[in-house]
Amino acid sequence: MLELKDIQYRPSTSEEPVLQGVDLLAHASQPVVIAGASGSGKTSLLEVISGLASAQQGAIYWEHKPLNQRQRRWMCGVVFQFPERHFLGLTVAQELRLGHRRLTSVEQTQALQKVGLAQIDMKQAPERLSGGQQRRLALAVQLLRKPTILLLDEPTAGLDWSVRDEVLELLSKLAREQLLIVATHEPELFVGLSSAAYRLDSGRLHKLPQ
Ligand SMILES: Nc1ncnc2c1ncn2[C@@H]1O[C@H](COP(=O)(O)OP(=O)(O)OP(=O)(O)O)[C@@H](O)[C@H]1O
Repeated sequence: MLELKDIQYRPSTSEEPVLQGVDLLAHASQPVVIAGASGSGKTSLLEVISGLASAQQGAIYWEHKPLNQRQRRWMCGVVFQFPERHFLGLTVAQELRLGHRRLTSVEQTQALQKVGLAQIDMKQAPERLSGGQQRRLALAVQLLRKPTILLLDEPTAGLDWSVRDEVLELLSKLAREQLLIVATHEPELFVGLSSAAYRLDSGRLHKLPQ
């Protein structure tokens, strides 16, 4: 169980806090969807949860034990918005090996299997994959870290409807293995996936009735 208590976060370059009094409760295997308009603080919240940013106030717990920033970095995998824009590998295999130099070909295949990409040619450039396949590859890269919590920022942004369905189906499957937290400005797409829904308004998080 992940618990956020009274989180306040103000980036050093901001005069105002971008998250205020944020409380959140998320149970493993019960995906959470955080809805919010552009600028409401969704990305900032994912950064704080994953330890990429440090809150000035409040505490974060896993199974009732407080987590520091370093522990959160280890526990979390994050797929940011438009992850395909940040692929560095020249091939799919290279992309998978970027942070995992000793990755065996069996492990590579297993990672791709988890996201339904077992059939693709690992020697091809990531940019040559379809939009849905690129999102799957970005997920595979994070899954290699075996995250306890997988955070996704706008996972369906910029995808057409058929590819969205493909990604949503994959997320439902992944939600069985780790806690999934999705930030989105189109929450209606995730109604079938979410067990708990929140809305962020100007840095304040509200739990929505399910
Ligand atoms: N490092 C920073 N310095 C100053 N202001 C920031 C910083 N990071 C975020 N903000 C501000 O905090 C607010 C929330 O930003 P954030 O990116 O978290 O929102 P968001 O809901 O993810 O928006 P979007 O969907 O457009 O990405 C915005 O007003 C943004 O300008």
